Amino acid sequence: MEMYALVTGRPGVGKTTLVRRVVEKLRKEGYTMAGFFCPEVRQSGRRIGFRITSLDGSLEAWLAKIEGCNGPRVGRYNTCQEAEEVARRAVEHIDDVDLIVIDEIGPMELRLRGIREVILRVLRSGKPGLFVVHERLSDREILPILQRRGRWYRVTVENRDRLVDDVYSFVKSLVKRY
Ligand SMILES: Nc1ncnc2c1ncn2[C@@H]1O[C@H](COP(=O)(O)OP(=O)(O)OP(=O)(O)O)[C@@H](O)[C@H]1O
Repeated sequence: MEMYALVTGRPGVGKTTLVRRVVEKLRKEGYTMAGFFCPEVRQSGRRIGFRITSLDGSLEAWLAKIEGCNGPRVGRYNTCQEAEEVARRAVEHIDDVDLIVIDEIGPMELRLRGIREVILRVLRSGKPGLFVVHERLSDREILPILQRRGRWYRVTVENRDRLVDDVYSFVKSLVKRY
C-alpha cells in the first residue's frame, strides 16, 4: 500500500523548493506536519556544510561541515552529532500530526546513527510521509521500504512547477487514507 511521496532528482534541480511549496499549501489548509529540512550553507559562494532545521524552524543545528565537527565523514564533510537531537525532537510528536516531511533521506543523514534511527521510527509509525530521497541512496534496509511503499516523483527543470500540484494531491489522498 502506498504511503509515501518520494521526491528525487539531480542536485540543485528544485526538490527542496517543490517540497516547501507543497508544505505551504498544506499548512494553509490546516494540515499538521512534523519533520526536518537539511539546507546547504554557502560562504563566499563555496559550500561549507549543511544545517538541519525542524519543519517549523524552531530547532536547528549543524548536520555536516568541512571543518569543525567530528562525526563520521561523508565525502568532504564531517557529520555533526548535534544534528541527532534536532532530528529526534523534530518528530517527537509524530502521533499528533497528519504528515511527516523529511528533506532529505540521503547518505549524509543516514551516516548519523541517531538520524537513521529517527527515520526508521518514522517508517514504522504508520504515518504517511513526503520525503526527498537522494538519487543515489543505496541503504539496504531503508531503500526497500521506500520502494515498497512509495510513489516516486523525479523532478526535472521542465516538470518542477507542474509537479507541485501532483505531489500535493497525492499527499492529500494519503493523509485522508491514514
Ligand atoms: N520551480 C522553480 N522555478 C524557479 N527556480 C527554482 C525552482 N525550483 C528551484 N529553483 C531554484 O533552483 C535552485 C535550487 O533549488 P532547490 O534547493 O530547491 O534544489 P534541490 O534539488 O533541493 O537542491 P539540492 O540537490 O542541493 O538539495 C534554487 O536557487 C531555487 O531558487
